[in-house]
This record gives sequence, structure tokens and C-alpha cells, in this order.
Amino acid sequence: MTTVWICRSNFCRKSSAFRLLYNSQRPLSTLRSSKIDGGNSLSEIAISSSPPLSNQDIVRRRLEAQRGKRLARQQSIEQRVQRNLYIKRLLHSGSSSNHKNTDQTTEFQVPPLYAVKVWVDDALRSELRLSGREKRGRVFIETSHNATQTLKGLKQELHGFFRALKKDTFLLRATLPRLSDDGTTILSPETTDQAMEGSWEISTDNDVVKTFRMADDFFQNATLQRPAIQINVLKNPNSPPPSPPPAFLQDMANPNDSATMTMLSFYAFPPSGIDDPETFATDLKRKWKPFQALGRVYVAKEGVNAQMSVPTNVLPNFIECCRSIPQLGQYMENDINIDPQPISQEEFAVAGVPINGQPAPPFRNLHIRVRTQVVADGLNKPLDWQSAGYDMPPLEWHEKLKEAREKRERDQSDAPILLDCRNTYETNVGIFEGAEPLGTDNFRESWDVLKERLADTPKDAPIMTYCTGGIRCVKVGAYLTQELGFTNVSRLAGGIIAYDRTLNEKAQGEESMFKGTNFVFDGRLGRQITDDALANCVTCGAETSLVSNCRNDNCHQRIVQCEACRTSYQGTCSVACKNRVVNGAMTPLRVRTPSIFTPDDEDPSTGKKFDNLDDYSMGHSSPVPSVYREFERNTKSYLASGSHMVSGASQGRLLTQLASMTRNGRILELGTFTGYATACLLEGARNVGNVLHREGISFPSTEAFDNGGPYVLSMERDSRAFNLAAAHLRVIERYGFDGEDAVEAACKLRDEDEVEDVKADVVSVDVDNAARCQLMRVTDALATVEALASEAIIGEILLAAPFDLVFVDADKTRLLEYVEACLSSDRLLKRGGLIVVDNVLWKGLVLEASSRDFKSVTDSDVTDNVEARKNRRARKLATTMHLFNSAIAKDDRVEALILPMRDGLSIMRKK
Ligand SMILES: C[S@@+](CC[C@H](N)C(=O)[O-])C[C@H]1O[C@@H](n2cnc3c(N)ncnc32)[C@H](O)[C@@H]1O
Repeated sequence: MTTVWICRSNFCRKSSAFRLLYNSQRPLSTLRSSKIDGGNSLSEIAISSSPPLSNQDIVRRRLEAQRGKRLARQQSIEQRVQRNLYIKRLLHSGSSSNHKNTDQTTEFQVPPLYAVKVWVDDALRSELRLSGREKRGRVFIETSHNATQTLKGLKQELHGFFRALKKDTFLLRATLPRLSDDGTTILSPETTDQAMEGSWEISTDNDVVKTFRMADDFFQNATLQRPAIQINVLKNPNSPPPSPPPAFLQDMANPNDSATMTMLSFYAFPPSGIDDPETFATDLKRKWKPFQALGRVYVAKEGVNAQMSVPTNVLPNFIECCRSIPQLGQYMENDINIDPQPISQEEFAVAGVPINGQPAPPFRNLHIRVRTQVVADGLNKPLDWQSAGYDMPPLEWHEKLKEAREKRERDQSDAPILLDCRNTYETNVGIFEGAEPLGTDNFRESWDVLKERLADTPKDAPIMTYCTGGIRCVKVGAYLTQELGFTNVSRLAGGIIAYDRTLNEKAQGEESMFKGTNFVFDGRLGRQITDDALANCVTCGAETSLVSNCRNDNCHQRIVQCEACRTSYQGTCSVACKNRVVNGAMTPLRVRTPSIFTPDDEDPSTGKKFDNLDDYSMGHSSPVPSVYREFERNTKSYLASGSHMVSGASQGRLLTQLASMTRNGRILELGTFTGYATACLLEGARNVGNVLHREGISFPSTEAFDNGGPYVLSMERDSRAFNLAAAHLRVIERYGFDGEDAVEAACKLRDEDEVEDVKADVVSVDVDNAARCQLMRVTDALATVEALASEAIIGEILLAAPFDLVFVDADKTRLLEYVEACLSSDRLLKRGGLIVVDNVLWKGLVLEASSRDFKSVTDSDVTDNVEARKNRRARKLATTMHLFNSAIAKDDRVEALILPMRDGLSIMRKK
């Protein structure tokens, strides 16, 4: 057992060997209790528990036991499906040999299989509303599985894949497969008649045995890779009529025909919570699918929080659907907050703040995420959300604020305390008259602020709180009443959104007591309520309330910027970011030099217009394989907040070039993220592999890769990023870097369900038999790299030959340590090898860091805490980068060059 390595590297703590040891050492007591949780009979439970059980306990335990069994059944189906998918993938990715494939990560041997082509007939398809994937497909059944022996086993196996099939609603018939002319491929039937031709019924165990025997016989005389059979699933004429669609779907309009979208939000804290958030989220997804709703929804044990947009023509059905869900229904506090002004589809498409200069809608997809809390509060103990003060209707709130205004004007001291419980970036652009902002950067900071602010306030003083949609004030109300003991707490029902709507609907002509813009959590970022401009433009200082995110992906900070500056700064927060967006690291003036081309800068060779030198350079370089664009899009859709970290086209091409120039194509990347740069490096390693091929060195023998063949090892600690990176590399393994199939497969990954939750800590892929890539999930890349520098094997990774190139793109504060590991160990990086480090110019701020002159971003310039904190962080990192660059420039173990491309790349050659 490799215990030494287990201790040295954090990664190893997660290794399966460790898990095995850990599990085998679990104390007996925990094993026993988990057995009871797993669902035992009542008698066993009764024996193991000494005090007599109440009826309630017995019922509860029985329900738990049933739930345990149900889950176990679901899990077993899920495992079978996963196994089937896994086998399918292996068969696709591997050679065409029969039954011989092995997966390098798990050494899983593909067992002998029957390929069963399943075809569901039209009547059943429409009755069950089967999705594309469920209409037809291929199921692999192991030859030794009981599905090849019994009807029950076979039905269960089919059900795993075709989940919509309900017991007793279908019959099975089998036919021998139809083959292509060369006899190697099974053809799908085109019509029902074709599918039924020569078919026989499968209604008994004997029929099942006969069916698979026929498959064996057919296989003897065919050139197929494995025995195959086609099973037709037909509607059972004796099955009970299908249950009618739920009332909320009856006579529903087609959401595609809706001319407008309606924005809405709601939250619910059901008193008994949500038992199983995962299942609940899956149910919501299924129930809401027909409405084509978009948005962001959080589900947790404590409740649900939703911000959505729904096609207006199906809005009543959607509302009915939500009300019919027990956990929402009566518990959606203040019902559903609906924006009274639907947005036309055309406006909707551009209603969000542009992303990368491209128009964006408020929401692009429907994301239903399971979280520990729907609003992360950071409280030590949960409070009772049902008891959170008085939920004050908007009109009453309005009157109270008018009274308070009069009291303030008369200098009366008994005006209520009005607390704005949102964060500073929200209160900066809009606030109720007379309100005090809490001045928090995030909601978790509220408790200390409240405690301090209200320390001397009498317990019966009137306190009024509000937030955007009301949900945060449920928590604030609970805290004020239950933890601080205040007795006269009220909160604005439905928040600013409901106030604005109610005033428009029921009190038109009344002056809004809310001034400015309501910050919202969708792509629009702000919804203007009054013309008041409360904040100052980040670039010119003019008064404004317009919110956006800086267009420079490397910065992306939230900014307030006036309309004029938004145009002149091209959506960026500063001249530096604008330069970066316009021209990368180059000067924008060059774009304006007199053109040798047509007056409007059109390149006659391509007929294309280039706005900046980056585009021009890329436009005159070899085309970037199209799959990379999809990788970027997938990253934006999964990990939007980190999508600026992706290397991108120009840097990616440089990495491919550098990797292609290495002698052996052995590359280490630290910080995989979603695998963009990994793929670029792998492309380079593949190029090296192809050259070696031509020189007569052959692959793919495992030893060749391990002993010095083209190989990319990339490390990442974030599991979500790791999953997507693994999916991206699988696409490349299967379809290569270019071509429609690769693009299509990469596109499909935007359907969240297609990205597998990878359990293994190492994922291996081979490309064109010319290069191998291994992704490694680690807890800390630096610890693992230091271990690799001294050991030849870490977990499943064998490092028999050093790397030619190391791309350092993980945590930016420890760059010197990463470089030191490479320089001090020839086992890790060979002499003459390259180290590439990203972001060494840190948004251009290293210039100021070098002169210790941060005048442009001093704290006094920004009154906003968030901005100040971001500036501090940026300055700190810029200083770190500057110190790093200075140290490298003096280090005579390397020759270094900083390329002012993108965020700055330092390229070092180890002497
Ligand atoms: C800038 S991104 C990498 C981008 C990627 N190389 C590309 O070009 O597409 C940095 C990544 O490093 C990961 N990371 C940061 N610190 C790490 C550490 N100590 N160990 C492993 N991964 C780390 C982060 O989770 C993040 O995904």
C-alpha cells in the first residue's frame, strides 16, 4: 500500500485506497446505525431500541424505512443506467474490438454484451410524451444478466433507460436487427411496419430466453461486433387509459407563440421544510419544463427562492402549477411577485446588461440549484422563519413612510427606524426615503451591524425593514424578534418589487417613496423606479443610477456608470480596461492609423471588418478549431462567475504553439478550470505525437506515454470545473478538435444533465493515439506538484519522464512557490524546459505597483465599501505580481520574457 504518498499529497487523501482503508475502519456502532437507517423491519427496530416507541415514532420509522427502500431502488436503477452509459462510452471511444475494452482510470473490463436496439411505437411515444432521447436507443445487457433470462429482469432493464414507461402499459415484441449493406451496422426501422416485420412476442420468461438465443444464432452468421436484437415496445391495448394531463396544463397555449415574457419572483419557507431538496429540484424541473420558463431558482431544506421569466401566454398555467405544489402553494409568502409590464420578446433578448458587448437577456436558461440555504445567512443556529415580525402590505408601508416623513419634518423623534437590509452596491443606486442602509458587502455581515446599530434601542421601538423581494427580511425579522427581542418589527411584504407594482396598480399618481433604481438579480441588474440618480458614475463622477459589469472579462466588477461613459468607455470601468477590450495589450491608436484598405477598414482579402488588433491578428492566423468556442460557451453557462478565467482564443493558440514546439510534448498545467487551456496544450502535444509517429516512434502503448511520450497532466481542485473539463476532454477524445460532430457534442453539454458528476479523481483520455491527457482532482496543486517533484508516483499518476512545459495558472498568490518547485527539481521540469505563468500584468496595475503609486484607485476615491475592498484586493495582487516579476527578472536560473498579451504572460526558460 502506497502510504508514503498518501501522507505527502492532499490529493491522496481522496484516493480510493484511502477511502477503502477509511471505510474498513468505521466503528461498528456506525455500521449498525446505518443499517437501521437503511430501512429495517419494525421488529428489528423495536428490539434495538429500549424505550417503547410511540405510534408516531413507529409511523415515522416506517415511512423512513419505505423511503430508504425507494431510494435504494432508485439508486440501483441509476447505477445500472450509469453503468450502461459508461459501457456505451467505452465502446464508442475505444477500438472496435469485441468485449475487450478496458478503461485506464478504473481498469474496468467491458463484459460480454448484447446490444439491444429499442424502438418505442408511435402510439406509446405520444401518450407518454417521450423525449427525443427516450423514443429510441441502445441498451447493453450483459450476457450473464437476468434480463436475458426473465421477463421481469428485461422489463426492469428497459425501464432504467426508458423511464417514462409505466408498468403494464406496454408489451414487448422482438425482431432480428436489420443490417446495413456491408453487414456491420444495425439500421433503425423507418416505419412501424418495418419494425414489426418478422417480430415475435415476448410475454414469458421462455420468450426472453428464446429471444437472446436468436440473437446468438444471428451473431454466428453476421459480421457484427456483438450479438444484437431489436426490441419493439408497444402500447398495451388493455392498459388503463392514460391519466389526463394535470389541470394546469390543460388547454395551455404554446409558450413558443408568446409575444412577451413576464418577470416574476417568489419565495417560500414551508413550515416543515423540504425533505429531499434534490428530488424536489428534479420535480420542479420536470413540472416547469412545458412552460419554457427561464431563471434562477434555489432549493434548500429551508425552502425555495426563485427569480424567473415566463412566457406571458402560459403565465396563468404556471401560477396554477406553482400553487398546486404543496411545498409552494400557500407558503409562497405574498404569492408570486409579478412584474406588471411584460417585456416583448425583442426587448427581452436585449434587456440584460450586454455581455462582452453582445446583447443579453435577463435570463438565458432555467437553473434550479440545490443549496444548503436559499439565502446564505451565516447564522450559528437556524431560527424559526415562520415568526419574523409583521409582513406589512405595500400600501400600508407607503402610508407609514409618508407619516414618518412628516414626523421628520416636524423633528419628532418617534419616527420608526427604517432599515434597508440590502448590500451597499444595491442601496447606492436606490433607497426608500429616510432609510438607513446597513452598509454590508454581503448578507452574512447583517447580524453584527444590526446588533451594534440597535444596541441602545428600546425593545418596543418600531422597526421597519425591507429588501428587494422580501426574502432577506424574513431572516432579518426572525433575528430581530427571536435573537434581539424586538417586539414591534415589520417588513415590507414582497419587498421593493411588490411596493413598486402595488403603487403602479393601486395608487397611481402617488409619489414613490422609493427613489432611484431597484437593483435586481437578473441580467438587467437594475430596474429604474424613479428618475433620481443617487450614485456617481465610476468614470466621470456624474450622477447616475445605471448599473453594469465591466466589459473587460478579467475585471468584470459591478459598476455604476452613466449612459455617455458606458458608450465612450465601451462598457468598461476605466481606460485600462477599455484598452484591454479594444486592443488587448496594444495601443488603440494603431487601429486609427491610416488604412491601406478601404476607408472603413475592410480587409479586401477576407471582406471582413476588424475593430481592433486582437481581432485582426486572430483573423489573420490559422483558424481556431470551432470546438473551443463551445467550451467557452459551456463555461459561461455553468460557471458564469469564473468564465473570465478561460485562456481564450489568442492565448490558447499561443499555448498550442508552445506545446507543439516542445521536444516530447510533455506538459503540466496547474489550474485546469474547465479545460480550455488543457485542450489547447493537448492539441500541441498531439502535434508532437504526430511528428514522432512520422519519425517512426509509435504509440499508443501505455509505456510509451508514461516513459516520455506526449502527455498533458492538468490539476484542478474545484469539482464542478473538473466535471466540465472531463466532459470537454471526452468530446475531444471521441470527435477530435474540429468538425461538426465535435461542436455538436460540445454543444450538448449545455444541457446540464449531460455533464457527468465524475467520481474518479483521475480522468484519462487519449487523442488520435498520439497523446494522452490526465486530469487530476487535487486539494492543492502546489502540494501535489511538490510531491511529484520528489516522488515518481502520486496516487495513480506515474511520472517516469520530466515535463517540457509547465503552465502555471492556479492560485496567483503562490506563483514563486510553483516556479521554485519546477526550478529545483529536474524530475519535474527538464533543463531547457519552459514555465509559462499567466496574469503577470494584473489588469495593468503592476505599473502602478512598481512605482508604489496607486493614485488612480485610492480608497478615498471610492465611498463604496465593495469598491474599496475590490481595489484593495486588486492592488494587493498587483503588488504580488510585481514582486514575482521582479524576483524572476533577477533569477539567473531562468531566461524570462513577459509578453504583454491579454493579462500578461511570463515565459521562462529553465537554463
Ligand atoms: C485561472 S483558472 C485556470 C484557467 C485555465 N488554465 C484556462 O486557461 O482555461 C484557475 C483555476 O485554478 C484552480 N485553482 C486555484 N488554486 C488551486 C490550487 N491550489 N490547487 C488546484 N487548483 C487550484 C481554480 O479552481 C481555477 O479553476
